[in-house]
Amino acid sequence: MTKGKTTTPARAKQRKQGMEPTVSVGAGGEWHQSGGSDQARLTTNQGLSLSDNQNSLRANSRGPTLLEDFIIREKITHFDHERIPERIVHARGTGAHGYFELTKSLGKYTSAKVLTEVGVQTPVFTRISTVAGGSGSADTPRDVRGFAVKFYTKEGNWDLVGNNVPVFFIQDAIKFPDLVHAIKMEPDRAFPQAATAHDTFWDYISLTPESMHMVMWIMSDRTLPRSLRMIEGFGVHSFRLLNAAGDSTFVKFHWRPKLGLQATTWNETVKLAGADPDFHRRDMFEAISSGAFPEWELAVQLFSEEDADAFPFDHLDATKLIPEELVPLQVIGRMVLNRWPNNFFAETEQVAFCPSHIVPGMDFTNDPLLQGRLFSYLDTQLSRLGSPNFHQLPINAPKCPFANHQRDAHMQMAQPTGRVSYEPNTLAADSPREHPVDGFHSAVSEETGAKGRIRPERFADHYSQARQFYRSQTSCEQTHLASALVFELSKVEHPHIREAMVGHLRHIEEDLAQRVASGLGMTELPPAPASAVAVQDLAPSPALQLIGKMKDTLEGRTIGLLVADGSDAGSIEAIAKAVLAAGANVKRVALNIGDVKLSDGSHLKIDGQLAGMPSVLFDAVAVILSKAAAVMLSEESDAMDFVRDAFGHLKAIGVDKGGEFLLNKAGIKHDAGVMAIGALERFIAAAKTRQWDREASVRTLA
Ligand code: HEM
Repeated sequence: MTKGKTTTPARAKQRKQGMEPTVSVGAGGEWHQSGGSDQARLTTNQGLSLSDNQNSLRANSRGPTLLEDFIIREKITHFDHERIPERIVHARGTGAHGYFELTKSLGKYTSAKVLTEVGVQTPVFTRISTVAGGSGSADTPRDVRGFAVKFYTKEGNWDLVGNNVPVFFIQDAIKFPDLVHAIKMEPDRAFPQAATAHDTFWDYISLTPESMHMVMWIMSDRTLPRSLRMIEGFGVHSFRLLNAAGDSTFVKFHWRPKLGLQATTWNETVKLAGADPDFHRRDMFEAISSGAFPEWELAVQLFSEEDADAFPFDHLDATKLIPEELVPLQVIGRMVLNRWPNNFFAETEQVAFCPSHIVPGMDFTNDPLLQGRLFSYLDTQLSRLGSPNFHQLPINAPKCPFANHQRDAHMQMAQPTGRVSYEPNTLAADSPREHPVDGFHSAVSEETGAKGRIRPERFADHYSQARQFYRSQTSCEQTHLASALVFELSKVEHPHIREAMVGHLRHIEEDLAQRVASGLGMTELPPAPASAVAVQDLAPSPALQLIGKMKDTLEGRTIGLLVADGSDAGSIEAIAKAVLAAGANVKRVALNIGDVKLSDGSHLKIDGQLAGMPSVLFDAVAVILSKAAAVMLSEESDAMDFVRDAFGHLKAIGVDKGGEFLLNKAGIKHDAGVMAIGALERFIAAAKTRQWDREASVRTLA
């Protein structure tokens, strides 16, 4: 029996080529698809053509399945082993291919070709991740974002394995397993998933004063990104650049997004996790698929040993940053992500980044966190990917020639020939050899002093840069930070942990401590712990703000239009045209999916149903409704949520008369961010940013 023909392009092509599968019905009513003689065959892994992929081999039609059935055993065995261990941290990630193009040579400082050959495009694979959650967790928890870039250079792979925050929680890698155990879900109850708002995290942090600078960053809106295309990336540690003469210069790497920074509000983030758990991954997929390629500038901070000695902190301490005002950034290139992976598992899941992957002309520093990382990644990848040959996977293999005498082991894909698998040798003329001049060299350095488990005294200042960060924020950002701390600590069950944290905040800013304490219902401020050194008043650094780095653009943003039968066709067309011209996308939302019939009788295709496409998915909204539709929607709680959330999340709202009726029904008062849709220019300008002035009218601030 042949079933009905459908008209998808793939089916039409198959039909044209005479390859449309025949569908037949088996004895038990099950459907079988079988191909003609030209059709690719379904086989076992040994190439055996299958006659039936729907029934296992049974002793009789209702009898037991036979052990003899090697076909079901092969298929299910493979399936049983499909999952590999997920990354212990950064399990949830989104990756894409692209290129890095150097625009300014660092030839004075390094011999690395990737940093000296201006105009050359080096292929890259970039993976952006959350840290705490499992691979199936939502994209939008409050969390640091990993920002890992693999450059496939002519001289070997260079991995810049950074985060979207320029500092880290701890100064020494020996603390990392404890930190991660404290962040992850608690071991006796297996929750909370992907969240720092719980006792074990804050217990550990309250006992780790060196984390206080990082605490300021993670409690800021930097950890609530609107899009992965709108975050910065930082290499965090100082690395070294080495020129041909062997001279060494310190370097810090920064990625800066072309679209500027943008964040969501906390309440929006909470709702986004339900509305679209894949919000960031989908955004990246859609941007790349539509040709709006995500782009970042690569910038460096360069400084000498003498410069470093004069800094009021130690640059080997990963809890410190070098303010841009102290060492300005130099832009040296750009990265464009222009190709989505062919297969998520093969590429995004199996990619293995490692901070120890550097190329000639670069070297590490003695940062004790970096030194530990140099060991950890290869070690974990041996267990995650199951064999020391994972460098042969296409996503991990260098794109330049590579050869050595390492042999065999699980999943060896290469077939080296000949007798010689050692070096030096006289028996193989074409054997790979050392290259003393342009091969990899470490920086020459002398190490003196007493061996021991000793933290440098210069690492002892744990609060000054935290204070500098807090004081550098706009008052609105300071408020968000204080509210985040109140939220997080309110989830902590043990009062002594809350008190310990507020005690630390007193060293950062008394006012912050006071705001958080009253938000937590404390009647008096707990004592501050002893600080190892006096806290300094460092000059504020406006570059640390997120708001200061937002761009006045609608590029990469999405505007939602709430419409219904009878909506004004002219208004919808005008707004869609203006929004598209400004570089944003438009999505049309109505009560039901399908079409709506507009005022002029034309039909408008709808992108999403109201219940499945709430306003949290948009950067600004317009509500264009006939009076009758507005009356009908004012009875719909999803429509009320649509406008109330857009208002509460500080978004620009454009309305016609029907839209205004709906807003009134929702109890929304007009402010500068709510305007008649006729004022298109004003709407477009307002849609580029959040309506910060509205915030005090919509929530009680910490
Ligand atoms: C500056 C501090 C750090 C940064 C910026 C950082 C960044 C990252 C990033 C971006 C990833 C995800 C890579 C990917 O997308 O596959 C990652 C994974 C990982 N990190 Fe870190 N990390 C830091 C500190 C550490 C430390 C101190 C350790 C251990 C001593 C560590 C161990 C790991 C491990 C085991 C993974 C999983 C790797 C894998 O399975 O492929 N990290 N880190």
